[in-house]
Amino acid sequence: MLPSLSCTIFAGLLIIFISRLLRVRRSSSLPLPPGPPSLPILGNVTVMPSSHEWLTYDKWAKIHGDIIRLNVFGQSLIILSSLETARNLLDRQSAISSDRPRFVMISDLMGWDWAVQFMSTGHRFRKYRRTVQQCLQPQSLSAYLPIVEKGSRELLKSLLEDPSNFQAHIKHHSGGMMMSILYGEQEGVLRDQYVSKADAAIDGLVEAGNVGKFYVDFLPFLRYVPAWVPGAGFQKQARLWRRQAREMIEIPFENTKKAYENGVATPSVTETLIRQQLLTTAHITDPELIMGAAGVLFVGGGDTSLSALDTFILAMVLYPNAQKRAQAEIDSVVGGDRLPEFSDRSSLPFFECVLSEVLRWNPAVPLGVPHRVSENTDLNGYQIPAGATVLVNQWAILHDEKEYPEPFEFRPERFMPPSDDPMPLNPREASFGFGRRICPGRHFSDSLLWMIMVRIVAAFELDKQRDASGGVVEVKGEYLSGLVTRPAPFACQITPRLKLAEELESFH
Ligand code: HEM
Repeated sequence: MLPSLSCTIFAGLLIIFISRLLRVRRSSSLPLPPGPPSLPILGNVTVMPSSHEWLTYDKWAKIHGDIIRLNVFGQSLIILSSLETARNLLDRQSAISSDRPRFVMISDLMGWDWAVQFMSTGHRFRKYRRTVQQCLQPQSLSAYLPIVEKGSRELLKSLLEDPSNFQAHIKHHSGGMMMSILYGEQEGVLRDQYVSKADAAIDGLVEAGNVGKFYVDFLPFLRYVPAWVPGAGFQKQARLWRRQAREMIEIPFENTKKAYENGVATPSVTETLIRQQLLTTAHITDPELIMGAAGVLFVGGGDTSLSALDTFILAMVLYPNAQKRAQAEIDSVVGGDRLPEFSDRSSLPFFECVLSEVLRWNPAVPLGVPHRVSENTDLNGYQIPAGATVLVNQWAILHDEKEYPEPFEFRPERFMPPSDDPMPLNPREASFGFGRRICPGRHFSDSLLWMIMVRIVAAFELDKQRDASGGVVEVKGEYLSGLVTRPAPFACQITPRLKLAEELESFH
């Protein structure tokens, strides 16, 4: 790092360290949670994992317990690794544990302050969260299901025509479905343009979301350092990402607004919100709220759904017996010559277990989204200081061998235990977060994922790829690191199951 920025950082660190030390000492007689040994001023910064953090946090939890504290430049980072501690703090004390830490890079510098995921609690948060929830309530969801139904067919058609690029097709079509739900039916070119703008913005978000990547998140005063100061390249980067994020939410909003004014808008989230705002006045009163709500739904739902869908394909390839059993169930109920419909869902209990196991085996958001505690509080005999950031190691909860024997194996039948055995924890209890910030898209996601997954496995055989000499291309099952994780690219052979292929051929 260059000298001028280093001096600023050092001076700032010292002030923060001393003030935090005084504050923590004064706050409670209970001990702080245990954790790995830490250095003065830097705390645990030097041992913080730079990728796949949930694995390291799980190892530390096995040594220090299910509540651990890390010291990051004097700031408390609390990791909860059991459902009980997560519920005790984030559900039962939700009034003081539902805030978000300040995402300086993302919200202040990159301008994502319209995104409810990153908003601090308060009046604005409640207004945005209410709007987002309204878009995802059961009455609204029924309007989206036909889009999911049609989009899943389009995806199957692409898989039939070009199976080797399956990950790209899943990304393209799940993004396209979300765009149609948010902005209405679009011409293919326009929809692709929206998706690629969103991809650019989300790439920036994912990079900035890497905890530890930008010091400005721990040392907020750095946001005042001008871009020309040596070492302050993050300012220039933030400006580029800010422009991309604005394009992602503004362009489709403006087009939908124009379509609405011309009387040609098709039903969508944005069209509904515009209509609601125009009920009482002649002008759209709060365009930022509409843009923010639609943007947040794309960002919240896009990568997470993609992750679960890729995990599903990976599981089907690595566990052919689970795949065969799912296909046998679908064939016996649906008949093998049409695609499953939502109305078949209650007759496919094994497939329900497949979906649950996908959510458990490799959860899309392994560490949840960080919460912030706004007041000093106690948790199971430990002091949790005001201002602490809290992460729930959802991955660890979903890999607890007491609850899920052989947790690394994909075993859907664990959710169909013999009648006198207890049912293991439903993974939905741990994978969608907690308290007032619990994922508002969880019910929609359940329908979306079910429809796409059940149709893929009904229509195709998913196997390991064979190379030119007939040898099997092994699949390692590795995962990429990030706030939202997903399988690293892998090869898969996708071949149509006979009768359904004919139905897909005739779909336009
Ligand atoms: C496999 C699918 C999904 C998973 C695993 C997932 C998981 C999560 C998690 C862990 C959180 C953070 C909760 C917390 O802070 O405690 C969250 C928040 C959120 N999710 Fe989801 N999600 C999924 C799908 C969706 C979908 C489809 C949508 C919308 C269409 C959505 C919209 C949101 C929003 C808006 C938030 C922010 C809530 C807030 O900060 O108040 N999610 N999700």
